[in-house]
Amino acid sequence: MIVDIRKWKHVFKLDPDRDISDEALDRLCLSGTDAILVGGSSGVTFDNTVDLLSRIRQYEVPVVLEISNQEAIVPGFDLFLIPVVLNADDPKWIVGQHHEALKEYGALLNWDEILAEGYIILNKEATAAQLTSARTNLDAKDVAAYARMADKLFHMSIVYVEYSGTFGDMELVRRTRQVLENARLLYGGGIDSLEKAQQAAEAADTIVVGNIIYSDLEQALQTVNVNFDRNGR
Ligand SMILES: CC(C)=CCC/C(C)=C/CC/C(C)=C/CC/C(C)=C/CC/C(C)=C/CC/C(C)=C/CC/C(C)=C/COP(=O)(O)OP(=O)(O)O
Ligand SMILES: O=P(O)(O)OC[C@@H](O)CO
Ligand SMILES: [Mg+2]
Repeated sequence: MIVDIRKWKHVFKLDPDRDISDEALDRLCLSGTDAILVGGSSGVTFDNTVDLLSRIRQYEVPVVLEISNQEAIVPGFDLFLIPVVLNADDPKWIVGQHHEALKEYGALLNWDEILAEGYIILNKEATAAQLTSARTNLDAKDVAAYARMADKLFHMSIVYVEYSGTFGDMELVRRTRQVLENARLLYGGGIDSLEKAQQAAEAADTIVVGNIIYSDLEQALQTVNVNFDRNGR
């Protein structure tokens, strides 16, 4: 399946390390979301990723792996997203893990199904921020510079403003999107209602809904009803 991320407005992110019932998965996969992203920053293994992939594969919705560790690289997804944490203090999360993975898989890859994501992690409490020692104390100018780096210098397809676990500063997200010419701006973090989904949709190109799936499925499903016509892109 060819996945066109430029059409994505809403995606759900499912964590292989967390339990989800068949009924909940059915409702998420049939919700009208543009894709299911599979990923998490801890506890993701080959086995729990294969298990989740095979369950989602019963549906037509595109299913995309966001690779977070080398042990959990599973073939068979429609697309692979490779996070590059631009504001990581530890180079392991900018190029180190990637270098190791490419030593192993480099000659085998179909590059048409792989996209880099320039991550900017802004919630210092998030597992991903702690794992990568992200420098989260950034102002809008700092974030815009990372966004331009991803878009214009490295030609990455995605800039991902990540506030995982908390709802972020939508003015900063809006200003970040304004500096992008080609990359798509994904926003994720703390979207737990249709109202917050709407605010995020007015600032970003694509919104990512994660944790609320596991605590309040009805609210999570409501976020699919977001109206994107108002963001003018
Ligand atoms: C088998 C085959 C040939 C298939 C193709 C495989 C393929 C595409 C290989 C590519 C090679 C390559 C370059 C791989 C990269 C390898 C790698 C491990 C890169 C490091 C990625 C990285 C920087 C991870 C850091 C953590 C991170 C940013 C994760 C992203 C996801 C995320 C933030 C989830 C949120 O997590 P969550 O747990 O929900 O957070 P909270 O607890 O705060 O809610
Ligand atoms: O889990 P939440 O806070 O919804 O964030 C979504 C996603 O950006 C996590 O990587
Ligand atoms: Mg999560």
